[in-house]
Amino acid sequence: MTKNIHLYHTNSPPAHMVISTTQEKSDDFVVLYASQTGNAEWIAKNILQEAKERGHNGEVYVLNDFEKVSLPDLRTIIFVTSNTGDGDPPDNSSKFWKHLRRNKQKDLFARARFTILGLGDTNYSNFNNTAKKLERKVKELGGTVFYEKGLADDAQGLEAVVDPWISNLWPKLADVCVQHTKPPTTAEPTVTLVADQLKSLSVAAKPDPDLPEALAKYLDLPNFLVDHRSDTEKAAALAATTPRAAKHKQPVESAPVDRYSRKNRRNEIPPEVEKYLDLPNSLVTRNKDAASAAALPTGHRIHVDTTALHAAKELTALPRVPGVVCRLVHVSNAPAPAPSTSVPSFVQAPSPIVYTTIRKARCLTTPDAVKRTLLIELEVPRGEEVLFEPGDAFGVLAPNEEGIVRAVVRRLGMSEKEAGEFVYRVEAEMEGVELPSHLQRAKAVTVLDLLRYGVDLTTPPRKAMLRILAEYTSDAEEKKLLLFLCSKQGTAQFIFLRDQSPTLLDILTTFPTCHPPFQRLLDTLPAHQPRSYSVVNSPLAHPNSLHFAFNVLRYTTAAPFNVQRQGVATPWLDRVAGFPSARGITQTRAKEVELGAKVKVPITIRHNAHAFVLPLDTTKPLILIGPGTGVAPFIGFLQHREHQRRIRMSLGGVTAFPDRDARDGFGDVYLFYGCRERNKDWLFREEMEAFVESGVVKVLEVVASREVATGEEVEGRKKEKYVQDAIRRRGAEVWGLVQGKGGDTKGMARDVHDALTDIVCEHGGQTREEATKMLTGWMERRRYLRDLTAQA
Ligand SMILES: Cc1cc2nc3c(=O)[nH]c(=O)nc-3n(C[C@H](O)[C@H](O)[C@H](O)COP(=O)(O)O)c2cc1C
Repeated sequence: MTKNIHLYHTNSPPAHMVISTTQEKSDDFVVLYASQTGNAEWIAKNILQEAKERGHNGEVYVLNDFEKVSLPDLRTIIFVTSNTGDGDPPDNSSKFWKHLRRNKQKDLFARARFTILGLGDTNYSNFNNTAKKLERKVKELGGTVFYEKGLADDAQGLEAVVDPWISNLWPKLADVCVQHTKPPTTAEPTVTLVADQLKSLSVAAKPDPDLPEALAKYLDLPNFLVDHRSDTEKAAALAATTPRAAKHKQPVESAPVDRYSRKNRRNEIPPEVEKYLDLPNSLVTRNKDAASAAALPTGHRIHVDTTALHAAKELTALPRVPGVVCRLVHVSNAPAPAPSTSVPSFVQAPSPIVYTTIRKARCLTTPDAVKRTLLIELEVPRGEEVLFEPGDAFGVLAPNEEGIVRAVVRRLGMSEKEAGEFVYRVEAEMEGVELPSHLQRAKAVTVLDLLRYGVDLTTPPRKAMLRILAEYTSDAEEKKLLLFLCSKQGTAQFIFLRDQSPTLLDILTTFPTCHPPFQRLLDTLPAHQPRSYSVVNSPLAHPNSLHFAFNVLRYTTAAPFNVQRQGVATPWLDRVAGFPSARGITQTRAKEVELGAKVKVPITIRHNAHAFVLPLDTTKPLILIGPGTGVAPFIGFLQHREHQRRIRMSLGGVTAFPDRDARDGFGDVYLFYGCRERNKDWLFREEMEAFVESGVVKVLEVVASREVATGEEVEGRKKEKYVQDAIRRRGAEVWGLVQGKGGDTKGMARDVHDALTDIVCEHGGQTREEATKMLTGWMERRRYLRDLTAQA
């Protein structure tokens, strides 16, 4: 890295490069972003918005739109990029990276001063690789850093780095880029707290049968906000806080609630009246809509330790309230077409959406296994072609859970008609403001479809969302708590929130006087994402279908919260596959079920841009290591190899020794697989055993972590618990394969050599030593030739 910089500075720069090294300020700047799931896009657009408020002129572009600017003329650049795959750049920057690879202009960024904000995750080994690579590349091409890069970590919460990085960006940006208007002299956003208001946050210790035992101990602590209400009380509170549409509601400071005012009258039947429903003369009869509404989920109240709030005199470092971006324009009252199984047209996918049918489902685990793993076979309709190879993945476009969608609608005070029938257009509130890319095609949508397919309802909210919600919260204590969560003083509690995985509905349930307009939520809710799965099958084996395996994501959050949570796509797939209990399958490991399903599964193919593919050279040995569902793509690899062997054998050139020929043509395969208990969750057991039987896999190592107690020994040797233990044991072979010393051809050559030695001993009456010398002499005189090129 240093070498490259040095190079540029020691060479005599051409005239225009001299200009770039002066400290002359640029007139404007650009933000260039690359984002796979929307975080970087959102942050990039917010940086631009705030920079404009601070008097800078600028523009924002996705990196693939780099041609909209002239790269060599850029003077000040702020890059914001995330990662995907294994430290790879997001898809919407692939064109830009290709351009950089082909670029011959060594001084492409010679005029530019730049900085980078990288969004990564330390759970991945290549942490923030893209940002680091980008910095190296831009420096190599002459760019100068004006502000040290920031590397945010999703595992810790992006805000921990992003917020201070952005705060410190402003003076640095002002050094290199002109502020055309004087920014309003805003002090750091601060809220001064009035001490005695805090008292009402304490909770009375009231026994609650629904309260998880682990939480009970917190009841007596004055500063721990615990929801101790029963379900009925929660439902009553929720019903009481579900007014009609809160659209266009202005921020409110504090509004006393008059329960008897016309405004606050409810259509819903309160839970306490439930028992009188349909009784003669009871005045209340069951209404279908009300009954279905009562069944909707109510959300979980989040828990916040308010000790730091009590201790604080003021709340500092609050994020600024994000600017208004989206506007919902009512297009028509005509009922939208009846809901279909198609994904609404505003949803953008990386490749055309194909509607597949579920042909078969199989449960790969036993009912008592820790995880439930399903294998689903999707059939691609006739006439549609899906080209894929082992290692590719595809995205499933599953909707958000309908119950949550409808509960959010109800909580926002919208009627079923408003949400499900009226058609809206999403447009930018102001000229010059760009809609988030996932909403740009929302020209004729219903609110229900936006909630089903447009926005993410399950990811814990960003600080900016809490900040916006605070603006629409009437109760002073609730508002203060929301502000606390996005302040410096509330940092620990904001991080603590992530352990509870709260959804939007949970937040709205926790803050009953918060009534944001729907379009304001659109400003900050992240995009709803297709969920990606690796293809399990080889197209050679099953050309018109896509098989994939997944764990059905249902879990309980960490103690003391113990809240049941579930994923989006896997429970949906589980439900639409309808497997297996409804079919009365009782085998320990469920068999395949032919479904011939009516339900369509919308998918979008994601070709593997990151080279996780089988090597073209089939003689290359493979070491495949895949615990749990991580083994799924390898099943496709092995199916592929199996079919390649069959093809090879059925072609000419395979003579009387097909097995030997197959061995010659294909490198050794070592498969290391880890599960918990072999008889419960050894996924693809039949397939793996068949691969060994047919010779596709030379060595199969299965290690079961729960069958071994830590430190347990067999014959003085520690029993293996994880795949790495087995890999270590086979270290010499693995090393041999990596060094190119292994492989069937070498094995075969050695076997032949040994056989020849045996013949020389037996029939020539020589000792082994003499036989070996003789063979070496034959080789030197080229009487004995070996073609071992396949070993490479
Ligand atoms: C499939 C996937 C792969 C990822 N790979 C990496 C990685 O290799 N290195 C890293 O630092 N972060 C990785 N991340 C983390 C993302 O960079 C991080 O979550 C970021 O906030 C996403 O921002 P975006 O929404 O703008 O794409 C990965 C995330 C996903 C979902």
